[in-house]
Amino acid sequence: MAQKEVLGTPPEGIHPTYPYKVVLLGSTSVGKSSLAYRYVKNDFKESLPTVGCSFFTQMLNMEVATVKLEIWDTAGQEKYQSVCHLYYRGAHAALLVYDITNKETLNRAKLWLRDLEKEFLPDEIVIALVGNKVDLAAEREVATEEGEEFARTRGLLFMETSAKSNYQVNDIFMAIARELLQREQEKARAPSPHGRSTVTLGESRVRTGCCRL
Ligand SMILES: Nc1nc2c(ncn2[C@@H]2O[C@H](COP(=O)(O)OP(=O)(O)OP(=O)(O)O)[C@@H](O)[C@H]2O)c(=O)[nH]1
Repeated sequence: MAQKEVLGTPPEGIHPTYPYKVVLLGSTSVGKSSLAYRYVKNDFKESLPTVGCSFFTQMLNMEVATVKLEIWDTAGQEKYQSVCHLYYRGAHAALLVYDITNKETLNRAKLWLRDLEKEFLPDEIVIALVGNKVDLAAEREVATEEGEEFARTRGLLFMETSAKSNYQVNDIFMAIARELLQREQEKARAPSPHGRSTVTLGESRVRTGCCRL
């Protein structure tokens, strides 16, 4: 899992650990739990129903630091959403997951993005759009280019994945970890409250949600 990073060399003997809260958001059955399970346990189960929220931890030994990803998996069912919006408070990164065989789930991911944009300023959170179930190519309803283009216009990381066939699952979490570390380094170099961000969520916004955890 560990990969060499080229983010600069920390002072000798210092290898900090950065804990980051990562939330999985998306409609029911898009494969949020399966992605977390594949990533953390390197396994796939046909049935992993989520009731409320669950939680996984994964450590990543990068060259300049250890990254501890605390992965929060929220149930996509509408009935849980009034509760689960609490779970993305204080998040450092979010995976907006849709199912490439179900166009409606991409529309729903766009609504989650709108919620995140109300809750976070652009440089406060790393957001990745994730099109899951690419192993079901024959049933595809969302073209790769459509997800890619939406992500590009909104400044999101983008990847298509398959939890089932283990396609790009490590890669998307690694891309998030790298982006989080890079921002950490940028903050250290330029300690302005809103330093340069490589992810742009749109125009500058005032956070309208209530207090953060
Ligand atoms: N073919 C295929 N099926 C998948 C993939 N990922 C998940 N599934 C299946 O899709 C269904 C839903 O997966 P879950 O991981 O439970 O989805 P979820 O988004 O966590 O669902 P909720 O907990 O209801 O929000 C299950 O039957 C999984 O086996 C994938 O990459 N490919």
